Amino acid sequence: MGKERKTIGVLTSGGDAPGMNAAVRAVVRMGINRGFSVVGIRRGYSGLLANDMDDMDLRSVSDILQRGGTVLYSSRCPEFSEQRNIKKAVENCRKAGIDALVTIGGDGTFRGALDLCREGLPCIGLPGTIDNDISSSEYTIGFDTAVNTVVQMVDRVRDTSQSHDRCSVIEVMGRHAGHIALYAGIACGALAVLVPEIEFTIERDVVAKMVSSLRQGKQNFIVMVAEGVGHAPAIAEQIESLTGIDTNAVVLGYVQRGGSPTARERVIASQMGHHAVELIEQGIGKRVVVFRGGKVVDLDIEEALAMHKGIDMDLYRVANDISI
Ligand SMILES: Nc1ncnc2c1ncn2[C@@H]1O[C@H](COP(=O)(O)OP(=O)(O)OP(=O)(O)O)[C@@H](O)[C@H]1O
Ligand SMILES: O=P(O)(O)OC[C@H]1O[C@](O)(CO)[C@@H](O)[C@@H]1O
Ligand SMILES: [Mg+2]
Repeated sequence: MGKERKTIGVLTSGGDAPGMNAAVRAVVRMGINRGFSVVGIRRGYSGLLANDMDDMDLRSVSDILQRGGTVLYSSRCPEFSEQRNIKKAVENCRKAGIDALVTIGGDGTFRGALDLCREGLPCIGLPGTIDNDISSSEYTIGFDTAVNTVVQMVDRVRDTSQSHDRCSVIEVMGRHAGHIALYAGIACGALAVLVPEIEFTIERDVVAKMVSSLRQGKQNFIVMVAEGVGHAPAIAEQIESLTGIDTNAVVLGYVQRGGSPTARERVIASQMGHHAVELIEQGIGKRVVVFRGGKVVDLDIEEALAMHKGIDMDLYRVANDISI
C-alpha cells in the first residue's frame, strides 16, 4: 500500500537567478497546503546524487521572497549526463520517499529533468535563468531583474561616457543568447546591439553607424554586446582604432545575476510554483511550466525542449531603427 502523504522534492540548478527563491517558496507553501511533504534538495542535481536534502516546512521559506540567489544553493553537475547517475538519482529519491520533483533552472536543467522522467521519476520543470533562453517560454524567472540591473548600471556608465565624448562597450551575460543584450540595448538607447544569434561586422554594424551619428552631432555611444559574441575589451579596441574615438569597455559580469527580484519576477515565479504543485496534485509529471501569451501554462518537457525561440526580430528591428 502506498504511503498516505506524498512527497515533493524541489531543487534549483544551473546559474542562480533572482526569483528562484520566490518559486521555491511557492512550491513549499502550496505543497504543504495541499497535504504534501516537501523536501528541499541542495545544490541541484549534485545534491540529488549526494543525498544532500532536508524536510521543509512553512517557516523554512519565510523571508526569502525578496532575496536574490537561491536558499537551496545551485550547481552545475556535469556527471548528470551519465545514465548511471540518473539511475542513482532516481534511486536516491525513491529511498528518500520523493514521489515527484520540481526542478527550477535553465535548458540544461530541463534536459536533466527529462532524463529523470524517462527513468520513472515524475518531474516538473520551472524556467529559472537570467538568460531568457528557454524556447518554450516567453519569459524566464530572473530575466526581468537582470535586465533592470543592466539598465541601472549602463545609465551610470552613460553619464561619464557623455561627459567625455566616449564610446562605451558594455558586455552583458548570455553565452548563447542575446535576449539580455537586446532588451537592455533598447532600454539604454544603445547605438548597436551585438548578439550571437545574428551575424554582424564591426565595420558595418557599429563603425558605419557611428560615423553617420557623428555627422548628426552625436559624440557619445553605447554599444551593447552579449558575452557570446566576444569580449568587450577587444571590441572596444577595434572600434577605437577604426574611429579614433576614445572607447572603453565595461564587463558587467555577475552583478547581473544577483539582487532583489522585481515585482514581476516574484509574481510570475509564485504563479509558476503554484501551478507546478497543481500538476503534481493531479498526478501529472514530465511537464514544464512556462509563460506563453501572457499566461502561465504547461507543456510536455520533450516538446518544450524541441522548440526553437531565436531572438525577437521585431525587437531587433526596433533597436536598429531608432538608434543613432
Ligand atoms: N543533456 C543533459 N542531460 C542530463 N543532465 C543535464 C544535461 N544538460 C545539463 N544537465 C544538468 O543540468 C545542469 C544545469 O545545466 P546548465 O549548467 O546547462 O544550466 P541551465 O540549467 O541551462 O541554467 P543557465 O543556463 O541559466 O545557467 C547541469 O549541470 C547538469 O547537471
Ligand atoms: O560562470 P557560471 O556561473 O558557470 O555561469 C555563467 C553563465 O551563466 C549564465 O549567467 C546563465 O545563468 C550565462 O549567461 C553565463 O554565461
Ligand atoms: Mg542554459
